[in-house]
Amino acid sequence: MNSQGQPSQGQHRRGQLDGVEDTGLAADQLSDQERRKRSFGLLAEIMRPVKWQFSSAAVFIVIQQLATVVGPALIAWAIDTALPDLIDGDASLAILAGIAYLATAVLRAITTYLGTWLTTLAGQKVLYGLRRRIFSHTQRLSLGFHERYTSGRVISRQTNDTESLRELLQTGLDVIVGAPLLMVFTAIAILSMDWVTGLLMLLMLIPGVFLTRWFQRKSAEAYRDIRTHSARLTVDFVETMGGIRAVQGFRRETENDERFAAVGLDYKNAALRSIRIFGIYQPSLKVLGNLIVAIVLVVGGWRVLSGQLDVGVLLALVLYTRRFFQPIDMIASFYNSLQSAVAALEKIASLLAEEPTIREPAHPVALPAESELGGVGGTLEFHGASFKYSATGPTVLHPLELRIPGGQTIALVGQTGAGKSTVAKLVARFYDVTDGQITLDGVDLRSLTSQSLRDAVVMVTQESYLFSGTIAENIAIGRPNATREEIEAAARTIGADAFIRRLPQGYDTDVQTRGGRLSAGQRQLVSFARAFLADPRVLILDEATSSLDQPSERAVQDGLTTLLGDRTALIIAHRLATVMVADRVLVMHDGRVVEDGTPAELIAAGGRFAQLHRAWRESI
Ligand SMILES: Nc1ncnc2c1ncn2[C@@H]1O[C@H](COP(=O)(O)OP(=O)(O)OP(=O)(O)O)[C@@H](O)[C@H]1O
Repeated sequence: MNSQGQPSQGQHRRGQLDGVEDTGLAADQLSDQERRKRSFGLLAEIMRPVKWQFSSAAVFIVIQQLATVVGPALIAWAIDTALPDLIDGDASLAILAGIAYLATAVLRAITTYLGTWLTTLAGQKVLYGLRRRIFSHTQRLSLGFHERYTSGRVISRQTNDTESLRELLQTGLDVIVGAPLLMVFTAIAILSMDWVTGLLMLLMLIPGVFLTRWFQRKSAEAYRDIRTHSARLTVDFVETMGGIRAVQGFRRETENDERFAAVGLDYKNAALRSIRIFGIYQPSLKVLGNLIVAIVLVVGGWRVLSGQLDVGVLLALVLYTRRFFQPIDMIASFYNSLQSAVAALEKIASLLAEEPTIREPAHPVALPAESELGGVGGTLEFHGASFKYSATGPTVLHPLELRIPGGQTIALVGQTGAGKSTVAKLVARFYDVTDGQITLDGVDLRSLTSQSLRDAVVMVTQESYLFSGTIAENIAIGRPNATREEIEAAARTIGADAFIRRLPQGYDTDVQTRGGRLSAGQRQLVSFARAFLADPRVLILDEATSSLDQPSERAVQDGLTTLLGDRTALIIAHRLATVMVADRVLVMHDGRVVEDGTPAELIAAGGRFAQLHRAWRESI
């Protein structure tokens, strides 16, 4: 949950139920009924492209069950009709019975194969589409979403939840269509052969129903616990490993081990509980099934002796009775898979219902060409721009009036929490201002397409993130259609070329391999080259706080000066050297710009910046 948003009552309740699902998503404000409706809407939508495969599979399943039910009836006929003929020397009916029995077995095999193959094919197709949709939707969601919804949860959606759906899609049709049909066909067969046995069996169904209801209730609770604890395991694991530096840096391994052991134990206990419930249910159902077989055998045997029933029919009845109870077991176990699939579907649907808060403009406006602006683009203007992270949260940026002419280098300074990163995120449009507006070369940022905004404004973050791939590919992210010469030229200009060439495969070194592991300074230079290649009008730079050794520091500083060139730059500055190359310093305090001027002016004025400057100088 967003640190500042207050969860609603409903969210609190659900959060406790699902353990880790208190996501604070806008979509979570719905009632249970609305959420269920939305989930089934999603199910219908993802099934639409494969409805023919599923319908054909259903037809095959119906044929398969019919062929299954015919088996015992054929045996009864063979014993009661064909066998006496055979004893009399006429084998034709016995042969016919054999062929018919074989034919139904083959038909069963073929329809089982086709049904399974079609459902698997359709299920995998649906999952493939859904996985892609979750991925592409999640990466398009605005930064605000990602700051709330942890990566562990996103991974859970992609793994645990799609896996639950796989079970539903792959076995669902068999159980939902196949199992009840088999029961109905079997009941019809029994009743039409001998209504006394049919009645007995239906009577025995009553304790079976009670037993199954008990099992469903108990196992639903156990399964919900299993799901909650398994999601907790994933979230705990992902977050610990994601923050491994902090974990090791602060020696939190033992505490984490203990916490993980506790979460793991909860999971283990929940799993044991569910197995115990199943361990009671399944044998009890078997006993019940066998009891009815025994009763049918005794009652039927007595009726055979009294001439009311043929032997073959009795055998068929015993076979049918045995078979009648099998699907109940299957339906009951499936109920759990269905429950997890429905929960998974709800979570996926709620993620997919989340809309990016940063929307594409309905009527995009193009940025004026730099030539029209006298050659210098990148003028930023704040008109009463203010900002809150959430409707109920505090104002993080108070209405700001500011003009940054194109080409100016601005250093943003101020104590922690003053709002520097927030200003940077607003200019990069990771968030929209709550009030007022920010314009770039006279155009409101909200009127620019995301493509033209990303072309014009580039943010280089502290961690200088490198993606898996080669160094050249990493630089080319700045401009995907850049030629190799342009990539190398950008690295040369920034001063990264020399160290890149010393790497085992030069520009083609994979940054993930041992030889390609880069130092903090080198990573920064690569990200500078990437930004240089992108050649934006406005550059936003969150300067790394970790200090580098002297030669690297110098190389990074030189690279930075080149990168800045004469483009507009907004630097969240942590180093005195950087601040001193800025044309202008903005000092922020509690969400307001409290000082604004050249470094020299501000030092002379003797305010906050002068103090900061003195402290910096003393620390060198
Ligand atoms: N995603 C967020 N949700 C809610 N509040 C936030 C969020 N990010 C920042 N804040 C709050 O906004 C205020 C300004 O934060 P900001 O990150 O802009 O400060 P900063 O000046 O960049 O600090 P630092 O130098 O420590 O990075 C702080 O009070 C912070 O708690």
